[in-house]
Amino acid sequence: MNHNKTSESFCIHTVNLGKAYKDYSSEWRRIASWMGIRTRPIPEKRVLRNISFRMGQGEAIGIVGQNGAGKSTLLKLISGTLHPSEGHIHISGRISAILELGMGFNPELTGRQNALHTLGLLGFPHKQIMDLLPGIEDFAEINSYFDEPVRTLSSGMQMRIAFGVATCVRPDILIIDEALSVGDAYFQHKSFDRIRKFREAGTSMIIVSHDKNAIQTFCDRAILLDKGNLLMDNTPESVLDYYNALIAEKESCRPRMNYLENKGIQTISGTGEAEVETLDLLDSNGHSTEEIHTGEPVCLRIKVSVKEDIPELVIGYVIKNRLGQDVFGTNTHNLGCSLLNLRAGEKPEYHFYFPANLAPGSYSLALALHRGADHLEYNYEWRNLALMFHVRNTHHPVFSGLTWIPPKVEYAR
Ligand SMILES: Nc1ncnc2c1ncn2[C@@H]1O[C@H](COP(=O)(O)OP(=O)(O)OP(=O)(O)O)[C@@H](O)[C@H]1O
Repeated sequence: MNHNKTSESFCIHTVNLGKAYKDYSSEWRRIASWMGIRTRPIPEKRVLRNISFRMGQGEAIGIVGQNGAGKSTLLKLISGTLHPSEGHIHISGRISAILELGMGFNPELTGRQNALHTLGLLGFPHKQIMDLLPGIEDFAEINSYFDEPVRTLSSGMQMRIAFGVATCVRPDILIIDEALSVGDAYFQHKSFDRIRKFREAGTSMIIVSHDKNAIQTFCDRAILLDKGNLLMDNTPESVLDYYNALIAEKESCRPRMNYLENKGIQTISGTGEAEVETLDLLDSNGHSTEEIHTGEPVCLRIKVSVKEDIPELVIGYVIKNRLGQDVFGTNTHNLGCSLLNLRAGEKPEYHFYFPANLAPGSYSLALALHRGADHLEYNYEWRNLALMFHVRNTHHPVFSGLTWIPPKVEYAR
């Protein structure tokens, strides 16, 4: 293993990185092995294999994957907390990592003592640590709890200290494992603000998060891990869409990918018992269009072809902006208008009427046919980038933001 420094223009480069743990069948075998007592060969459990990727200076990568996929293990390998069983890691720059909650903190020491201790371990000189402590205390905003043993603090308070310590000096590479989901809304805003400033100043970032929006907002790229393998490395939108389809797949079959010219990667998954036959966005004159106007009354027309008898058909859609962020989503289950007991050969048709209260820009629509409350329960067909359209603002005053929410104004003087 190499935790080498390198002067290339990337700041992280992993080559065939892998991690295996010995799979002790009992505590006795673990102790026997530590004491050098020979027992039967101990099998290994490989939790990461052949992970190769590069991260450029200033880039932000989101790591996604199901529980146990190996995300935290990968972060620990990169931050040097764990040693790889195989492969190499090349790092360029100073890393600061916020890993699992409480990791590295001594529960008997106070927040202040832990901050002091951690910064000391990171190699900061004593004088600089004393200068940094007030800033960490201010950032954490937990008043006298800063001087209480960490074991008595809530998980949110511990995270405030951990985040304050890890970010008291801007690192070259910031690694964050799910930390942002622990705090309350105020702390999350404050942390995101700090991260944003670091990014503007050139810090590279790797974040593990189950929060799709955090990945969409902060990352240039996403990596999907599945059972210890690197399954996909692409734009956050493409990876999250594929991941979304992957977790909906109960059968062993993998979702299909279509490369759309200049429009990204389309993922299609599902059993195929019902399929979308046609999908159209109709303007206020009832004509199929790809260009609409802010506030215009439009209609989404979806024709479905039922291929096999099915007990229920729910149709859902999500409108996404150009960054892949969900702007609005709904389905016939939530709207109370799903169909039951459909026969093979039926071709139900739905019209969804709504005002296009959207800011100017380009949008895509993801569509799902399924049973139950969402497509994760039982999925007939799910496809992203099913429709692309453009919104222009020609009839309304200029406004900022994502949606057109016109106020009724009353005023006096
Ligand atoms: N010390 C260990 N000894 C043995 N197996 C381990 C050890 N640490 C992790 N594992 C196993 O490695 C696999 C990957 O774990 P890891 O925590 O990296 O997954 P993850 O993707 O971060 O999951 P989650 O989203 O649940 O945090 C899991 O199967 C886990 O049980």
